[in-house]
Amino acid sequence: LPQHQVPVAIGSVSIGLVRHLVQKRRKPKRRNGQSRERDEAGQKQVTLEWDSISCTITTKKGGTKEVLQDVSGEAKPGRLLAIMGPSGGGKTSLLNALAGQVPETKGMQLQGNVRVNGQPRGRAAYKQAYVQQEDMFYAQLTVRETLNMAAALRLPRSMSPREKEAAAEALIRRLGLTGSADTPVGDAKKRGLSGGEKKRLSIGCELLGNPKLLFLDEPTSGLDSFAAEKVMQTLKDLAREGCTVVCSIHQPRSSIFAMFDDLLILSEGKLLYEGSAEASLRFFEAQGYHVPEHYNPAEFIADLTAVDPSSPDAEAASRRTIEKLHAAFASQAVPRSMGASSSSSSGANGIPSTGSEVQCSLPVQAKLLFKRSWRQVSRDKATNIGRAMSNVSSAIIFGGIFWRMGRSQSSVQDRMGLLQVGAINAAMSSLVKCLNVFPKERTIVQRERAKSSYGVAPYFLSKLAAESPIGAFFPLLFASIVYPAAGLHPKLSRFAKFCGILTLESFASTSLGLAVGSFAPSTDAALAIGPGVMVLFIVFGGYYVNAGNVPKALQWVPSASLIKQAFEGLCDNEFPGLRFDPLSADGSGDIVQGEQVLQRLGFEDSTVLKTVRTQTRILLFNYWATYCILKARKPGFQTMEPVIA
Ligand SMILES: Nc1ncnc2c1ncn2[C@@H]1O[C@H](COP(=O)(O)OP(=O)(O)OP(=O)(O)O)[C@@H](O)[C@H]1O
Repeated sequence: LPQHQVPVAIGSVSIGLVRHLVQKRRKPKRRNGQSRERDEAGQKQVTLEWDSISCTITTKKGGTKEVLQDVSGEAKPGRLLAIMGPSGGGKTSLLNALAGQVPETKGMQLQGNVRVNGQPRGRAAYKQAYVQQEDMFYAQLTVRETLNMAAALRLPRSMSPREKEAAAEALIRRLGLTGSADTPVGDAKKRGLSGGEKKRLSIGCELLGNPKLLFLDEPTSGLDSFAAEKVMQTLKDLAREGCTVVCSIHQPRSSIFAMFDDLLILSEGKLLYEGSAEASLRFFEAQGYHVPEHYNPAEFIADLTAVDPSSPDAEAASRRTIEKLHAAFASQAVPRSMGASSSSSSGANGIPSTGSEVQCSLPVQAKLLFKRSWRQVSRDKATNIGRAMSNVSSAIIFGGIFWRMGRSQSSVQDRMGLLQVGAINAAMSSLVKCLNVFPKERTIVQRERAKSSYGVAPYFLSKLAAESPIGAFFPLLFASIVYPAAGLHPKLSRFAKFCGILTLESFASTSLGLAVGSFAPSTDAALAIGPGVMVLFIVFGGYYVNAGNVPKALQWVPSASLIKQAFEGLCDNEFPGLRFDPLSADGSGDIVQGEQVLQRLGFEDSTVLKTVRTQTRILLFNYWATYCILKARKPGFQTMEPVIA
């Protein structure tokens, strides 16, 4: 070394030595598989161990499918464990089993032993979080608003609002989201965050509360290689900070593979390898499978462990390879049996007891959820402009067709036709809008409820309160164009009632959309069921089938038909007091008085008030059904039966 650099070199060596000693002191002291180490914030770290995990599903035809077969392993603090294997190998099933979040499935048997820091999972006090594969957010909220909302709802009551906001801000910085903190999340209609940013936001939402055990299902799926690497770097950093990170991953690029500390390989539910990622290639080499030079080891493993369906011979050969690797690993692995008594999950379905209480009072939940719903509906310009344009164009078309109807005999039929299509238009536009949006929102709500962020009642009431003003605007817009254009009853009070009936019908139709959307398994299913029900309501809407001719067995349909109630109310509002021009001088056989129209339709005993009451009952019934379905649909998890050693 040149003489002037000697002091610098001595300085560097001494700093390195000090660092080395400090790191040595920080190394975990482990006793009987238990980690007693705490991270820099003094929080207890988590060692997760599992053995004999099996999952079998009995099919409807009586056959069985082994999703997981006797899988054992360990995830350690400060290390990133990747669960790899071919598609259908059982990665997500194992991750769910370790997180205690295997969805309840009929005919499924789930067995195994899971311990946290040497304690049965249900008894250990620790915090875990699970980042699902699909990122789901309110599209109109920004990154900052999303994290603030999650912090306000989920962080403990003991923290002040300012502390919660500070926690959200710290996460924004830590996840490298500062540049996009005020960008809305976005959706298919309006672009917002990139895929990688969305994934980091998902991770951020789960990191609130500082979990020490983090599960992630395919965190890089759908991301380009740069975004995937950034996400994995975030996970690696979390692991370095003392978190135990477990993620499933399909086929990572080599730079991501190099980030893994530990690896667990599954194929066909069988364990092919579990241990250090570095040693995995030596294991395959020992079995006679060498990674070619300059080849991505992850791709090599994926090809080696997949069943090749291209031909019967190829399939048989690949299955033999899987069996060979499974047997080879089983023969060299140290048995990891913890015994049933120690592993039985005493918590509900084995899910950790921490974080299972709603943290905010009911009024605070309602206030926060109202704010969120209001932001979502009021900022959704694409949907609102679309709805406004559709209502204006329908009103212009109907206004043009039924332009200034006058009082001729033919105008009687025209009036009935306009009132019927007006009722159908208001109902259909509200229903379709709701069916398009609600099933997705329901999935977000179910996820948040699984984390006990809030109750159904505050969510549902604040949603209704936030959406009502905007929901009322569209039928009013339609009514205020079509009413004067068509020349309906020329009294202001009748116009006001016309607007009221259409608005109430629009709300009733939205409530039907909520009820259908709350039980339909997907948006597509909801869009198939909802309009089908509406067609039935249109047929019995009072115009096509006379109220007096409905068969007895089907008399409940007109009572439930929101179209019929709206049409009847609109007729009760329009016809009384109107006089029509007779064709002949004596007027015989003609409809001269509006009341005669009501008689012909079978509405002679009806009043606007009566139809409003029935419509309100339909609305309340649908709200009640939605509430009950949402409440009943809290996701249930499969119980893991302990395995006796
Ligand atoms: N509830 C269930 N009912 C029926 N079969 C199931 C169920 N859960 C999992 N399986 C089956 O178990 C196997 C493993 O599924 P799993 O989702 O765990 O695989 P994976 O490795 O995560 O696949 P991918 O990489 O494609 O997501 C698959 O064949 C799947 O069809």
